[in-house]
Amino acid sequence: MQVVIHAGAAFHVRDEGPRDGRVVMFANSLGTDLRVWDALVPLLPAGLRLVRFDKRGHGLSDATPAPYDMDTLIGDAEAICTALDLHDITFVGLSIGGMIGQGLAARRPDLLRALVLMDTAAKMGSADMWRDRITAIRAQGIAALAAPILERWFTAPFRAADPDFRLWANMLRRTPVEGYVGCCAAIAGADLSATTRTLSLPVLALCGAEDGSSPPDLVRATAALCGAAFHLIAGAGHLPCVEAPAATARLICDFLERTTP
Ligand SMILES: O=C(O)CC1=CCC(=O)O1
Repeated sequence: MQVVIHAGAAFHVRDEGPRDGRVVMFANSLGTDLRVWDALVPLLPAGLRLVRFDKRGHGLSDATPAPYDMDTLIGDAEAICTALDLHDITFVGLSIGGMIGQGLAARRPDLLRALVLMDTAAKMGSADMWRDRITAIRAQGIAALAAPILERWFTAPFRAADPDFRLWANMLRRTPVEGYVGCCAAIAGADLSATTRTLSLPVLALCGAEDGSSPPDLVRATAALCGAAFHLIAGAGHLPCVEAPAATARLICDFLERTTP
């Protein structure tokens, strides 16, 4: 466990693997923390430096008062790169983590070698939809609204039969409200289309075939914007790294190989 302090906030970071290994950095989604990558990480090749972090308001990182904006979340990721002296990064971003990745790639092209966009888009949902969600969460709490969110996160068989489902539901319900609505506000205000279409680094876009939050057509459209290869992952919803880690890892391993100089 490692801590990075940036602009008065403490960020929980996990930095594993050899310091001189190729850097792969992961950014998690709304309502999840860095454990969302637990099943995927052991399936990646040995010798990588694997950096994960809890974004603002999630996991063990500080939940500063909402609202947040996307520039702030991108700045947090950039500060972690600086603190750990990371370069030549392959950034893997899930959902809002993928928005952070798109923003970081545009802001600091010198830092990133390649980008994996997982179940994400340049713009996700409408500002009204996110504002309604913020109002509902503030009024009723996350637990009261968790069921439809979990239906979009996971396929029906996983929700019905996988014992891990209960733990992921707990993770969502225990997300600090400030962190959750803070990130909803950041998504509401973000449209990265103008900068994502200018990206020139290699990009891989992946999407769970049954993603109800960022449906395949939305992810495919962002992939087209930045010339990314697009792959559907069968048997997965919004979190393919949880539901289909082997298939997800295979696609990422192949991309890592193809982006090795
Ligand atoms: O909660 C959801 O609907 C899923 C989601 C949207 C943005 C994100 O990071 O997760």
